[in-house]
Amino acid sequence: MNKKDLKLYFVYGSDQGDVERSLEVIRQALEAGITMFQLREKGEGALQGRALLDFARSVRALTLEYGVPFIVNDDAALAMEAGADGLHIGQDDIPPADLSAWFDEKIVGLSVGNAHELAASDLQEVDYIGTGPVFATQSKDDAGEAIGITGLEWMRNQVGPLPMVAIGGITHENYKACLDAGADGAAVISAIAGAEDVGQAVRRFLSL
Ligand SMILES: Cc1ncc(COP(=O)(O)OP(=O)(O)O)c(N)n1
Ligand SMILES: Cc1ncsc1CCOP(=O)(O)O
Ligand SMILES: [Mg+2]
Repeated sequence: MNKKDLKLYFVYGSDQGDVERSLEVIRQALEAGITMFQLREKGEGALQGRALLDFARSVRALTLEYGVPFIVNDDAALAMEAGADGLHIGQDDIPPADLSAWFDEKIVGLSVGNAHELAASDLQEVDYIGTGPVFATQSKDDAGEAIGITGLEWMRNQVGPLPMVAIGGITHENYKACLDAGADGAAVISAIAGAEDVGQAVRRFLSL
């Protein structure tokens, strides 16, 4: 993968199952220039089964239209069925080494937030790491303690040139500090999805 793809990585789901609204949000974010997209279908109202696959395929079509890599969170089978460009997994998800051969040519991202998780991770198997939560977040109940900018800097020193994206509480105010700390970009949910004008929120990140 190209580490430039991590510059502004939008992470989003179907927003309480409202597929039409969600596709519109994703289109606006793509139009404004997000560099990577992750489908993260979690929480109340999450789509299941056929409805989830249809949604993922619609997202696949949209991301192809804009030439932006499409990553599925957690669900390897969904990533394959939707023809995604890759999969993001956490420490409690399927281990990267257990993924099927289909993923050999795909992008595999792993959450690595601290020294303990780093020690437990085989980084040979992954294309990038998602590091955080850098700051407090409302978007993940079990995100754990924020590592701050110093935690991000520490991780950069540990992993050398491996592509690394900052995640958790990233806003327009702290995005630049994450880049300065060595992140190749930021993965963002609420500062984009919760914005009144999604396109403007994306463009503002990209101007920083
Ligand atoms: C880019 C990126 N980084 C980290 C995560 C978090 O993954 P995980 O720890 O598995 O938690 P869930 O997102 O599955 O709740 C991510 N999704 N994306
Ligand atoms: C999925 C995830 N993993 C660590 S923090 C987080 C949530 C990030 O969301 P937000 O950008 O709204 O803080
Ligand atoms: Mg996960």
